[in-house]
Amino acid sequence: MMIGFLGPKATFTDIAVREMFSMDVTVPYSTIPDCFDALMRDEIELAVVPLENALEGSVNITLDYLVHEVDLPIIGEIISPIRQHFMVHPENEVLWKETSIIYSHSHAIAQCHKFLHKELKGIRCESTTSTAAAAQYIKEHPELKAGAIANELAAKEYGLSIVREDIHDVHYNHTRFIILSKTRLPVNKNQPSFKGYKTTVMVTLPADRAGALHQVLSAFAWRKLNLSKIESRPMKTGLGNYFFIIDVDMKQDDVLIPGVVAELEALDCKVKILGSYPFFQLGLEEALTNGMTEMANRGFNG
Ligand SMILES: O=C(O)C(=O)Cc1ccccc1
Repeated sequence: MMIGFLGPKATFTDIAVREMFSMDVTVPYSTIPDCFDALMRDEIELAVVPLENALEGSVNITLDYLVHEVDLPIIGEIISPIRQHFMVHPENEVLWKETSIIYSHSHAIAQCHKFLHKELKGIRCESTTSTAAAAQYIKEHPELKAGAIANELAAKEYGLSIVREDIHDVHYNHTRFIILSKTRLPVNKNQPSFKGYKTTVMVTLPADRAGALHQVLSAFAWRKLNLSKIESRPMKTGLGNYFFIIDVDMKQDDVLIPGVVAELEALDCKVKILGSYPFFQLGLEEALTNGMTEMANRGFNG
């Protein structure tokens, strides 16, 4: 199976893919839209992209592509722990405190705000398309007094020296990655990383209706459906026009979710199910002890 991911090699997305699908061929793409486009063109069968970080919130480009640009279902979710490290070219290791520019993905920069504020105060930060893209750039530019925020695999892959470990602000730093595909895959529910199912629903409210959001939420509430996320995003049709993305803690069924959809449509809401899918929680320890191959055998591939 060909799996596209936000690259280059050694992004956090790459790590999530390796842990979940080590038996497959993986293809790095430079940007999140490139991953979506490759899947639309059938260049790959699955695409894995970051959707949400526990410290920084949603990756807006992923949400916006999902909603406005493509019609691709979410078929799975991987939740992965995130450890950020500060790294420089080995030639700059001794004088790393003289770093004059820092590169990384915008989410990674934000996740390390306290470290940057304390140890590299006032140094310019530049966003890159991924953390590994930043590490690759540092490798290619030893002449710059530059550093990258990225993971340990990226330091190894691009031959950089980690000068500060675990620089993320809060210990509980996890990211949700979504798996998109035109076809569904079999799920092995016995594997330890399988944690359950979710259904993601997009709801657009009717214009200017007092209490509409309250009515939407009560359609879920009186059916006792647990919501794990609700977020609003601009419709891009004018100021003040928003849609909602709602994650329901259950698999799509024949009764409750169709009931919610019918009730919301009767309220003049537009409703679209973006996916009903299994989710998997990976742990670094688990990946290291079991090795990548075993993880994959117990995962989608099993
Ligand atoms: O840039 C990466 O390595 C990614 O995979 C995206 C990302 C960025 C920051 C935290 C988690 C994932």
